[in-house]
Amino acid sequence: MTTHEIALPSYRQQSPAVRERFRKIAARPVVLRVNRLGKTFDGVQGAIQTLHDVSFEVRRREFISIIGPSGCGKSTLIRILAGLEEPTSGAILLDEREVTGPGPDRGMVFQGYTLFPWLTVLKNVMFGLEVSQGFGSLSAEQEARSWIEMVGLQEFTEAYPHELSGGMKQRVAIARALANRPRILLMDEPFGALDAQTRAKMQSYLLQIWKNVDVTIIFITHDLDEAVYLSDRIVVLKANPGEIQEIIEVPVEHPRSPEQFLSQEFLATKKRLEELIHPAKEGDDLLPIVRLTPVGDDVY
Ligand SMILES: Nc1ncnc2c1ncn2[C@@H]1O[C@H](COP(=O)(O)OP(=O)(O)OP(=O)(O)O)[C@@H](O)[C@H]1O
Repeated sequence: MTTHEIALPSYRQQSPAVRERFRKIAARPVVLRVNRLGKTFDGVQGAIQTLHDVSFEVRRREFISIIGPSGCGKSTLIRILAGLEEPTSGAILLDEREVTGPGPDRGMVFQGYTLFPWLTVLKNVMFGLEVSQGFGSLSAEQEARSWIEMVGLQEFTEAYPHELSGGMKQRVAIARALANRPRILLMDEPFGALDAQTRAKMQSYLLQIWKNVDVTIIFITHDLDEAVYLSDRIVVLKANPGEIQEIIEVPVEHPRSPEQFLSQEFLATKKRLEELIHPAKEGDDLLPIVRLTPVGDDVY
C-alpha cells in the first residue's frame, strides 16, 4: 500500500505538544533572514534565473531542511548563505547584519568528504581553531578533543581520514565545523554518499548533537524521510526558477525516534512533500517498449 492509499490526517493538524513547540520557537530571536533573494547565472545559452524572490526567516536553534527537485537551486541557496556566491538581488541577514562573504559564524558540511587527508582527526578539528580562531595549540587541542568526544570518536583522534568510514569522516567534519562555534551550520546533502544504515545512524547522531549545542541548522536533502525526521520546518522549492512553494511545519513530536517513520503525522507530511515535489503525471514513469523476448515469455 502506498501513502496515497491510506486515509491520513492533514499535515497541518498539530498535536498540543507540537503547537506548543512552534509557539516556543516563534518566541526565539530570528538568527537568519533571507530577503527576496534572487540569483541569475550567465550561461552559454543566455541568463539562467536560478532563484527568484526567496524569502524566509530562521529562528535560533531551529532545524530547517531545504528540499526540491534537482536543479531548483538548493546548492546555490546554501552557497549564497555561506557567502561563497553573491546574490543578484535581495539580501541575507545573519543576526541582523548583512552577509557579504564567508565567515566563522557559518560552518559548512558538504556531501564530499572535505577533511585534510594528511592530518589526523585531532589536527583536522584543531586546524580552524588555530588558523582562524587564534587558539594556541594547547587550548585548540583541548577544545578539539571535547568536540571529537561530542561526536563519539575519542578512540580515533590519531587516525587519518583514510582509516575512517564515510560516516566517521562526516562526524569529524561536523566536529570541525562546530568547533568554530558557528551561529549556523549549513549542511549540503551531508549524508548523501552514505549507505542507508549509516545514514540512519548519522541522522540520530545529528539530532543528539543538535540537542546539546546552541546551533541553528540549515540542511539540504533529496530524501523526504530524512527531511521529515530531522526538521522543525521544511522549505520546499520548485524549479525554473527556484521559488518557495511552501514552508511546512513538521507535525511530528519531539524527541524524534525511528518508530515515528510510520506515524500518521509523518506519513501525512511525506505525502504532502511527494505532492509538491513529484506531482504524478499520467504515464510519466513508462518507457517506450522495445521487446527483446518472444511473445508468451512474460514475467507478469
Ligand atoms: N556557476 C554556475 N553557472 C551557471 N549555472 C549555474 C551555476 N551554478 C548553478 N547553476 C545552475 O543553477 C541551477 C540550480 O543549480 P543548483 O546546483 O543550485 O541546484 P540543486 O537544486 O542543488 O540541484 P541538485 O539537487 O541536482 O543538486 C541549475 O540549472 C544549474 O545549472
